[in-house]
Amino acid sequence: MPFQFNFTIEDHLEDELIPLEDGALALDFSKESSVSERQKGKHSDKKSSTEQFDLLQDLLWEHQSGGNAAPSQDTDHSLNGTNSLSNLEPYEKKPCLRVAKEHALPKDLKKVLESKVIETLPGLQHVNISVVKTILLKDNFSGENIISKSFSSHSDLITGVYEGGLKIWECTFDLLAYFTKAKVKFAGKKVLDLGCGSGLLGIMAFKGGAKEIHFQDYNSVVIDEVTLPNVVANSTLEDEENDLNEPDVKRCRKSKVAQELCKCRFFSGEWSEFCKLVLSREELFEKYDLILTSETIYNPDYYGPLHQTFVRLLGKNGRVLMASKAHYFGVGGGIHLFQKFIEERNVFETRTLEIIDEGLKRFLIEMTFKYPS
Ligand SMILES: C[S@@+](CC[C@H](N)C(=O)[O-])C[C@H]1O[C@@H](n2cnc3c(N)ncnc32)[C@H](O)[C@@H]1O
Repeated sequence: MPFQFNFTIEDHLEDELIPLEDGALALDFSKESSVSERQKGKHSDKKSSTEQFDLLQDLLWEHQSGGNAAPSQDTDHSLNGTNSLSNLEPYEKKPCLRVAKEHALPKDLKKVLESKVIETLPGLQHVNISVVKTILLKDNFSGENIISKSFSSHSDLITGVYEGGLKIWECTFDLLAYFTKAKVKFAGKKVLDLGCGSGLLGIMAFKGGAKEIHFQDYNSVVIDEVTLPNVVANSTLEDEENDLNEPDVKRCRKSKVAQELCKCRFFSGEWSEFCKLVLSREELFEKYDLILTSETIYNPDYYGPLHQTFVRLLGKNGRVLMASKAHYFGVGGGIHLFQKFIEERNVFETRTLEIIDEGLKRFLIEMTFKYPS
């Protein structure tokens, strides 16, 4: 896989991680250093309020996972620590709350790709997608430095803190191949890449002429450092390839690129929070024709908010195209459990589009409203 990550780890945090039963990692709050030292460390730097907000959210979750319940901002979506979840049925467990926000597209698009190495993704037939090699330095994402821990600890996820968006997951490639094979039409559609990570599904829709594409990821650092640069790399690169020398023509082309990019909007945050944000804004309110989502059903605790997101944001004749492994060892979710959940709710019907039976068994499914009217 050509997608690479190089991290600088804060050494003093290195031995604070403890493994949880589900294979995820949490910070050990029995050690005295944790929150206060990290807060001190952060506050001594002159960080932006956004970064401090992200940090606060990380710390809130971390505090919870240590078994110390903290009051939530929203009682409907309270932060639930590992211990407090144990009395609930799997589907009633609620994920932690990470407030949603929109990420503006920077005015200077060149800056987005500054110090990024861009390469074309190999192995994709009929489609040419560029990705940035992500080099995340400590100073660049202090608000979510917990993410670097997952890589240093060889863990792909830290439940409720980092949900895996920095890496491109296998099923994304299955869904990309399906788009080509099935000639999925994006032109004129409003599309959501839910749990986008690298954003390749949304980028495919962007290239296919979708009228509007929204990208959502749990972690703001994923949106800033991976999704957004990938989207920009797949627009400005084309512009550069035209090698226009006339300054006026060049300016005109540039503004066309910027116009194209205005079709893309970027959001971070937990799913129910993302829904709240979208539904609270009139200009975002038009529902999606297509929701694309890959490897987002690994954790049964998230099925409630995920299902609600589909219910609330999918247009009545819209469809969800989902890619997933049959089973996620260690976390417990998988396609059969999710389909059972959907059946019990009786809102959507599902159709299997493809089963990929090599290595870990993988599925592509479609979801549409059972009663669209
Ligand atoms: C395993 S990653 C998959 C990333 C990408 N779709 C891929 O296939 O490469 C799962 C993604 O789902 C999103 N996600 C998982 N749980 C979430 C939650 N409770 N709220 C919001 N987003 C969540 C995260 O943004 C994360 O990037």
